[in-house]
Amino acid sequence: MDTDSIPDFPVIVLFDEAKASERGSREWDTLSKRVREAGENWGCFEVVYHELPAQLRSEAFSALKPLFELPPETKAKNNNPKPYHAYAIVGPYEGFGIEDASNMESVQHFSELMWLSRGNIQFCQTITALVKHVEKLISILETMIMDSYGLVDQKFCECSSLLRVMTYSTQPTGDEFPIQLHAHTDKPLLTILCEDQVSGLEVLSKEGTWIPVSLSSNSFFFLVGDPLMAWSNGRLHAVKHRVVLKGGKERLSWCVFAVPKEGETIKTPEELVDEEHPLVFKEFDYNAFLNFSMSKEAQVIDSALQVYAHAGLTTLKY
Ligand SMILES: O=C(O)CCC(=O)C(=O)O
Ligand SMILES: [Fe+2]
Repeated sequence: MDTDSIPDFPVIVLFDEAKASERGSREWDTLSKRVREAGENWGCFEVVYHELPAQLRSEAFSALKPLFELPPETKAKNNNPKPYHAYAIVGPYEGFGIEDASNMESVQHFSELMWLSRGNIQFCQTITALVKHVEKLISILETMIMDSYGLVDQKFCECSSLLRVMTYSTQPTGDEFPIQLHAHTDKPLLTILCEDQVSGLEVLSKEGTWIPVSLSSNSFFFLVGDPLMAWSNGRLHAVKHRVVLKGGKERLSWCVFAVPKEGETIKTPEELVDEEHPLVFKEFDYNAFLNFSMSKEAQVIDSALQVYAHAGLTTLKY
């Protein structure tokens, strides 16, 4: 396919003008509609967000990089029984998980495991500041989605922020570009992703084309996860994505995942159910779904279909 015919995923700028940040203004409503349409048509978009200072963004990458230099036995201390929360090294992929990453105590606990009792106060301050900004961004996007569906002052569910930081190291050999992270849909509610200059993320369009993503120095990437798709009664699209490195350079990226808290259930609001949109999913406990997605039974099901297998009311899509 020639590059001219590759469709572009949406880019949404928050906020170009002050009026757009005023909830209820015409500009806010226009942006909210764009957020919702991007979520429905693509399940992802690039979001330009100047409120998160460029300096903090680069300080965070500088603070996260040294983690990968630590001895293997230290890295292994980032242990956590919850899926996606622990250190993992699988082929070219290496990643750490920091749970509740806007909370100083939680990040301090992580830093004391990595740097012993000295901890690393600079690291803790940078990471919590970063994740607080990302939580603000998530909250704006959540409010916009709610407003555009007419669900004023509702929330998806109570979430905490899991920060995962990742590197991918395989180099291409000849014309072969090995897949570094296999195609999947995200199991948390939603994801904000950021990369340190080296691109490699690809998203699957509804037409079945893999589209490369390349972020600017003040943009982030929003991805709809399976539970958010289920909450929206299938309106928002849980987009498949993968990582393929083509430039021969190591990639460093982080994701802030909004993870529903223990005991939270995913329930479609009745306003999103009508004759044209019959209910697709029963209400389900988030952790039960997460555990299912890690089970042997789920491993043989395509990632995007696991939520249908777990909570779908019809087998139509599954
Ligand atoms: O590193 C990336 O760009 C993608 C990471 C990702 O998709 C994930 O951790 O779920
Ligand atoms: Fe992902």
